[in-house]
Amino acid sequence: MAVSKTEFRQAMSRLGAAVHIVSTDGPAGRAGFTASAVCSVTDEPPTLLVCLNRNASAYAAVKRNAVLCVNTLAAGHQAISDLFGGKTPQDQRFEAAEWTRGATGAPLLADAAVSFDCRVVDCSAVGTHDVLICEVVGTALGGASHGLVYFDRRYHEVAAA
Ligand SMILES: NC(=O)C1=CN([C@@H]2O[C@H](COP(=O)(O)OP(=O)(O)OC[C@H]3O[C@@H](n4cnc5c(N)ncnc54)[C@H](O)[C@@H]3O)[C@@H](O)[C@H]2O)C=CC1
Ligand SMILES: Cc1cc2nc3c(=O)[nH]c(=O)nc-3n(C[C@H](O)[C@H](O)[C@H](O)COP(=O)(O)O)c2cc1C
Repeated sequence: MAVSKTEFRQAMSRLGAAVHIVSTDGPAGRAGFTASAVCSVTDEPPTLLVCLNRNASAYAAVKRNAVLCVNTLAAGHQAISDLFGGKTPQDQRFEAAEWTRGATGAPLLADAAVSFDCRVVDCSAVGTHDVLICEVVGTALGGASHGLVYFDRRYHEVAAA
C-alpha cells in the first residue's frame, strides 16, 4: 500500500468537517453514532451519503431499520459527540439529550443545528465501511448561533454570521 492507514488518518485530520449524531429507530431498535463522514450528493432527489463502519454497535440497527436521521451538532454539543463516538451502551447515549421523532421514526436531536430525516435507499460496501445513500424526507432547522467543526482531532465553535 502506498499510503498507510496512519498516514491517511493523519492527513484526514487536516480536513475540517461538520460533526453529526446519526440516529435510527425501528424494528431493530434505537441506536446512534457520531459521524463526520457525511456529504451532500444531489438535490434531485435531496440525498446525503453517510459512511458507517460495519463494526460499529449501531450498524445492525441502521441496516435493518433502513431509516436514519443526520443531526448536525452545534456549539456546546462536544460531550454528546464524545458519548456517541465512544463505547457507551446505546440506551445511555440517548439519555444525555432530548429527542423528538421524525416522519421515518428516527430520533431527532431537539437542539441540533439542523436535522435531516432520511430513508436509506442504497448501500455500497467499501473497505471497512458501508456508504449509505440516504434520501432526505424531512428537515428541521435549529436556531443555533454557533456551529461545531471537527478539525485537528478537536472541536471548534464557529459563529453563524
Ligand atoms: N469515518 C470514520 O469512520 C471516522 C472514525 N473516527 C473514529 O473516531 C476515533 C477518533 O478519531 P480522531 O480523533 O479523528 O483520530 P484519528 O487519528 O483516528 O482520525 C483522524 C481522521 O481520520 C479519519 N478517520 C479516522 N478513522 C477512520 C476510519 N476508520 N475510516 C475512514 N476515515 C477515518 C477521520 O477523518 C478522522 O477525523 C477513532 O477511533 C476513529 O476511528 C473518527 C472520524 C471518522
Ligand atoms: C468526531 C468523530 C467522527 C466520527 N465519524 C465517523 C463516521 O463518519 N463513520 C463511522 O462509522 N464512525 C465514525 N466515528 C466513530 C463512531 O462514532 C464510533 O465508532 C461509533 O460510535 C461506534 O462505536 P461503538 O461500536 O462503541 O458504538 C466518529 C467518531 C468521532 C469521535
